Amino acid sequence: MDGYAVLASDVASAAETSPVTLSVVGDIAAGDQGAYGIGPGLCARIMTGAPLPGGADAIVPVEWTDGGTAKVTIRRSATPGHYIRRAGEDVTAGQTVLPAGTRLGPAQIGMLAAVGRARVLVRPRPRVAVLSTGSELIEPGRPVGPGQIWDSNSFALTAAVTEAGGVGFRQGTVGDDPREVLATIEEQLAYADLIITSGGVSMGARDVVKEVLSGLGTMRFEKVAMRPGKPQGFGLLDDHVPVFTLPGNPVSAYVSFQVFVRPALRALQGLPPAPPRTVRARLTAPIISPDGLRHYLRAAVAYGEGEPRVTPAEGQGSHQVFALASSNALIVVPEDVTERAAGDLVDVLELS
Ligand SMILES: Nc1nc2c(c(=O)[nH]1)N[C@H]1C(S)=C(S)[C@@H](COP(=O)(O)OP(=O)(O)OC[C@H]3O[C@@H](n4cnc5c(N)ncnc54)[C@H](O)[C@@H]3O)O[C@H]1N2
Ligand code: MOO
Ligand SMILES: [Mg+2]
Repeated sequence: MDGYAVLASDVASAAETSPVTLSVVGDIAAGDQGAYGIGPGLCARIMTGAPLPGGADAIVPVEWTDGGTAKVTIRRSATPGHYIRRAGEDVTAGQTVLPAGTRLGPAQIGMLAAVGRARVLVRPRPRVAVLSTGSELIEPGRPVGPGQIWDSNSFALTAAVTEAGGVGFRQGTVGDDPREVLATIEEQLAYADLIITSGGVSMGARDVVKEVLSGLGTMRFEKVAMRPGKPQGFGLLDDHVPVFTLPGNPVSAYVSFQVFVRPALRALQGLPPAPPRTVRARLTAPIISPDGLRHYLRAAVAYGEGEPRVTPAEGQGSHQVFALASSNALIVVPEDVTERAAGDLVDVLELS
């Protein structure tokens, strides 16, 4: 506190009706090196953050005084230790301030600086190569010709990697050509901690990702009981680089990232599994859902007074990027549920 450093015993009797007057020996500002010592009947004017003068054991805030500079009159008592912060009240010498495995957020970075640590050993962010496959894909910014569409997955997934704590390296697009896919993947095996591909994992005659990757490691390609995101692949390439092969449909790829890749990126950062990000919300409109599949419906959740309310987006096709971009959440409908009415409570997974 800005005020006066005193001997508590000098001001023990101070009150509005019986003020105590002390001589002020000088000023102590924050950054001063504690030039003064005080004794009975004396005090020093002191500023918040300044070192305590020898002899003093309490601070009287300036508001309790007449603010005098040569002599000061004090109208309230203070007990020993009053408004004094002692070294070691926050952390003590030798104390572990951050256990290994702690994610360094703003408060933790402040903690390190507060104990004077200019350098610490950290686990690097995982480097993630993101590759779109598909001969129909071209880069945004170029004109689309017949049969072509702009690649959106590599952009969305690279941004999702950043959001999940990784460093995304967008590899752009490769055609549905085994040699092209193989060359890009083999190159990335040297650099990447994780590889994400999209497209080319379903049943098409040109879905080449499966055949190419199967030769490079322990891959599994499965149909997962979810919508969107049914065709999935995962494995270790070259015995050490995990790869997720996400389905090509843009909404399928994004939902698959949230469900499978995001937790993997946490693990690669040495973080424990995240607590579930689901909330219970009341439906504003009915929904239907396929039997036997876990359904992730794109939706907008709104918070106001009372329970959160959730509105399913128009356009639940796995190609409908607009509905995804207008959503902030996914309604998670369990495998055995085929419909829900307006007013029902459902689980909602918030998207950041
Ligand atoms: N006979 C079957 N056909 C399909 C099945 C099935 O079970 N049997 N599953 C369908 C489902 S569900 C999905 S999801 C897709 C996934 O297929 P692929 O992973 O092989 O993806 P592609 O065929 O390469 O592409 C699907 C679709 O998405 C478009 N796409 C792909 N990449 C991008 C991108 N980077 N940016 C924008 N759009 C992209 C692509 O043009 C296709 O339209 O398979 C179904 N078929
Ligand atoms: O799984 Mo596909 O992702 O439903 O469109
Ligand atoms: Mg396909």
